[in-house]
Amino acid sequence: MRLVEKGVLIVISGPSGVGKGTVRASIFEQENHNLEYSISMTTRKPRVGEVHGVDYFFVEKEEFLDRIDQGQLLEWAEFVGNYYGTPLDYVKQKLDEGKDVVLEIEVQGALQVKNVMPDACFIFIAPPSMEELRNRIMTRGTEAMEVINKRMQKAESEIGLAHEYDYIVINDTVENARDRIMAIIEAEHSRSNRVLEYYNKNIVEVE
Ligand SMILES: Nc1nc2c(ncn2[C@@H]2O[C@H](COP(=O)(O)OP(=O)(O)O)[C@@H](O)[C@H]2O)c(=O)[nH]1
Ligand SMILES: Nc1ncnc2c1ncn2[C@@H]1O[C@H](COP(=O)(O)OP(=O)(O)O)[C@@H](O)[C@H]1O
Repeated sequence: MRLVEKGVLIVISGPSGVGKGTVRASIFEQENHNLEYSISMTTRKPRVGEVHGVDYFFVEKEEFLDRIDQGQLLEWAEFVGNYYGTPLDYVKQKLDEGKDVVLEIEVQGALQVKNVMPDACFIFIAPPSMEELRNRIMTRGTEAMEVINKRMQKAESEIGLAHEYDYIVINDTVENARDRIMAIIEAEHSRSNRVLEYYNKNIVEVE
C-alpha cells in the first residue's frame, strides 16, 4: 500500500476587486504546480465571457438552497445579493489524492472554513490602498456604480478581519503577489504538524 501525503487546502480571500482572480490565474499559469482550483457554485448571473463549469457552476437559487440542505457545501455565503458556495465532495476527493486545493472565496466563507478545517492555510489578499481598490473595481467595469459602492463598504469591514488569517499578501503587482503565495504554499508543506502527521502515519505503516 502506498501512503499519499494529503494535500493542503489553500484559502485565498480578500475584498472584491483586490485582484484575487487575476493572481489566481497567474498562479495556475506556472508550470509544475500541484494545485487544483475548486470551482464555486453561485446564483449570480454569468458575466460576458464567463462559462458554466469553468468560472462557476451557475445555478438557480432553489438548487443552491437544496445543496445547502443536503450538506453538499463546505461553506457558503450571501454576497451583495447573490449566493456563493464551495462543493464539498470535490475538495475532499482532491485533498485525499494529495493535491493542494485552492479556494478563492470571500471573507465570511473563509471564516466558516476556518471552523471546520482549521489546518487549512488562510491567505488574505489586501490592496495597496483603498483608492487603488476602487480604481481596480471601476477599471474592471463589470459593476454598476451602486454595486461598486456596496462592494467598497463591504471591503472596509472585510479588511478589518485580516488578522484572522495566517498570511496577508499585498497585491501591489500581480507577479509579486503570485510569487509570495507560491512561497507560502511551499512553506506550508514543511509545517511541523503536517510533516509529523505524515511521518507518524508512515512509521505506523512500516511496523
Ligand atoms: N464564500 C464564498 N465566496 C465565494 C465563492 N466563490 C466566489 N466567492 C467570492 O464572492 C465574491 C464575489 O464574486 P464575483 O461576483 O465573482 O465577483 P469578483 O470575484 O469580485 O469578480 C468574491 O469575493 C469571490 O471571491 C464561494 O464558493 N464561497
Ligand atoms: N496587481 C494589480 N495591479 C493592477 N491591477 C490589478 C492587479 N491585480 C488585479 N488587477 C485588476 O483589478 C481588477 C480586479 O481584479 P480581479 O482579479 O477581478 O479581482 P477579484 O477577483 O478580487 O474581484 C481587474 O481589472 C484586474 O485586471
